[in-house]
Amino acid sequence: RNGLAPTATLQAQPLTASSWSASPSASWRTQPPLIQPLGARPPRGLHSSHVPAACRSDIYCKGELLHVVQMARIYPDSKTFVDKKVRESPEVALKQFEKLMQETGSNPSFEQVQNFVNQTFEDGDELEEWIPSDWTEQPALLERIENRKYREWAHSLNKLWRMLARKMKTDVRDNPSHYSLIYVPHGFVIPGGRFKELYYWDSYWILQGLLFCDMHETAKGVIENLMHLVKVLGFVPNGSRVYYEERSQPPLLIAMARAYYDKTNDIKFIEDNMETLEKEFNFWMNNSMIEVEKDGQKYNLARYFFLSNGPRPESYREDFETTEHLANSTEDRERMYWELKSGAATGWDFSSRWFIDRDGTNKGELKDIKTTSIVPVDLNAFLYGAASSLQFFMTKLNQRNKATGYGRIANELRAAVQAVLWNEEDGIWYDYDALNKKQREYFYGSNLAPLWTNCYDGDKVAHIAEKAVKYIEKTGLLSYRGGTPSSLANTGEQWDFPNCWAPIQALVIQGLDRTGQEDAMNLADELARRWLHANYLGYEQNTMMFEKYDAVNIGRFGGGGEYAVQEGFGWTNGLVFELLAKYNSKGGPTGDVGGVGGQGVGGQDVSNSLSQVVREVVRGAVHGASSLVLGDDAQADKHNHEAHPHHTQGDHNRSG
Ligand SMILES: OC[C@H]1O[C@H](O[C@H]2O[C@H](CO)[C@@H](O)[C@H](O)[C@H]2O)[C@H](O)[C@@H](O)[C@@H]1O
Repeated sequence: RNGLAPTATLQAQPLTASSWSASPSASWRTQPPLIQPLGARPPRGLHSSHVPAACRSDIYCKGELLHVVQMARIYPDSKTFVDKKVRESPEVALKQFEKLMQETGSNPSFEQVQNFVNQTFEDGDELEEWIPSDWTEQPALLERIENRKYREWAHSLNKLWRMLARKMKTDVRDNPSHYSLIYVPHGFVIPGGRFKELYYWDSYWILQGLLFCDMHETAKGVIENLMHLVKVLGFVPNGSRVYYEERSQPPLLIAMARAYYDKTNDIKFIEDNMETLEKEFNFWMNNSMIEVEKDGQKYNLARYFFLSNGPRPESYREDFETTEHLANSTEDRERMYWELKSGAATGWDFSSRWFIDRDGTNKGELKDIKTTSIVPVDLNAFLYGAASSLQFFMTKLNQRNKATGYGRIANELRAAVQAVLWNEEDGIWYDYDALNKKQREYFYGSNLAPLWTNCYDGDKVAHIAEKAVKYIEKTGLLSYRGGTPSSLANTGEQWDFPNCWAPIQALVIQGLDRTGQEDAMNLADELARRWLHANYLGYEQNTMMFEKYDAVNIGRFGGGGEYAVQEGFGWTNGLVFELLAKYNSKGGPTGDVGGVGGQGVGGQDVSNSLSQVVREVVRGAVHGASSLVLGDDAQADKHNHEAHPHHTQGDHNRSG
């Protein structure tokens, strides 16, 4: 489905690693994983004619109508147009467009395009108001929250589920070509703002929030929707819109099934859906693996590899302009679109994480995007987690051979992550640049993802946890009291400094906590309090929850990127419930919690709640955002366009 399956040339590479062919699923034998040679970029011989458009729709994904409307920029946000419904039919819309082009000599004015859109399209009414039947005013968790302010806040957030819950009208199922929405049968929770459809990896944290608010049926429906998409498309797309259907997002469906099972013990649900869960896992094994050689040994690791032609329809103008310098070469331009789409699939759209400049560094700009050449730590940790959960489910279901097979895959992935991505000197995992054959020694929150899925040798947990705590210390992360920033590179991209996102906080906080080591757990405790405090402050001041926050200005929303910051917000709210469930008995705001840049976490001195080691780490950092400790010189050298200690509002195009 990602544009590779029909391309025989790309399926030709045989398997080399023994265990992949000994995989438990029959489909793997018929569909060998796509192993790219080291170097990783889509092979030069691969022509754009082998690759599909973002989808088949001549309205929403490709063609002149989309080009003319999006380049006219009649809406500030490119996504607005592709979310509209065609009034009569796609055929009528295309005829009207042809007429417009004939009448204007193919050069319509802004007003003419605007009139055409207003006459031919309308705002979709495809989503029904929906109050989940299992929503309750008083989820049990809320009463366990000791701090009054946090308890009241949690009550408000619980009400937000009703604002963000949606169900599709059956007309979307009956007349799919009139909509860009892809029909799903159950109700779901949207992220919020411009994101009025379901999203793949957002759903993981939304689901956790629903489970913690006792909404088990709604949570089950969320998983069923994603599995419905796997049945229809072969994998979970980025989101439930046709323009997302040639790319996915971080693979967390199996993690969602596991979270649901852990809460409900509903093994029947798992058994009934095992085939679909395996299908999703196989999709990644078949389409994302590359071979990486290290110290004479070959390893199979995954990267995001989603090829489809043309700009992202929902960011058409932006992508078209990013690739303007390649206007003389259709092939090079398409290749950059592949990199941009693969970048969107990472969930980190966009970030210096995917930039490889001429010197092989993460400096540069969006034009330097080379996503398909980077082996990401988090993707491989997620796939390890998926293989481990499939092993767990197969064991529960008494499917011993399959359990053994998935166990073997998990072990291979873990060994590959350790061999290729682990850096003993820095004590952390780094993304790998397959183009320059080296680790990318930069801080990204995703560097800690293996802690979140236990993707390391359990015997070494004490060593790894100690290293992780030290890594956080020497990287200077404790300077940022508004949350752990995505990166230390201040590029203006939304997944870079100073923005903090809920999923990254989850990987770091829960990853540290899951090691079970005291210092790491204390640090997790501290970071959890900071994040809750920042979210709380933001809510107190704006009565809103945001998709991203500012690491430096506690509680302020983030900025940068290609669209304005959104409020809602599904995964932010979901993680708040997860953290409140674990860290509910202590802390929370007391009295006046202070404003942006105000007093320490929970209205108390940060250091009060920390163990000796963490206390020392923090002591160097809590002097405030104006005296940041960025770690040792060597570290600073690595981040030569890193976070600026005197970051100001003007650094990013934010408005609040
Ligand atoms: O329209 C631009 C991009 O928007 C989405 O990405 C961002 O929002 C998603 C929903 O919260 C989130 O999953 C993603 O991590 C964010 O970067 C969309 O997913 C992209 O594909 C799209 O190009």
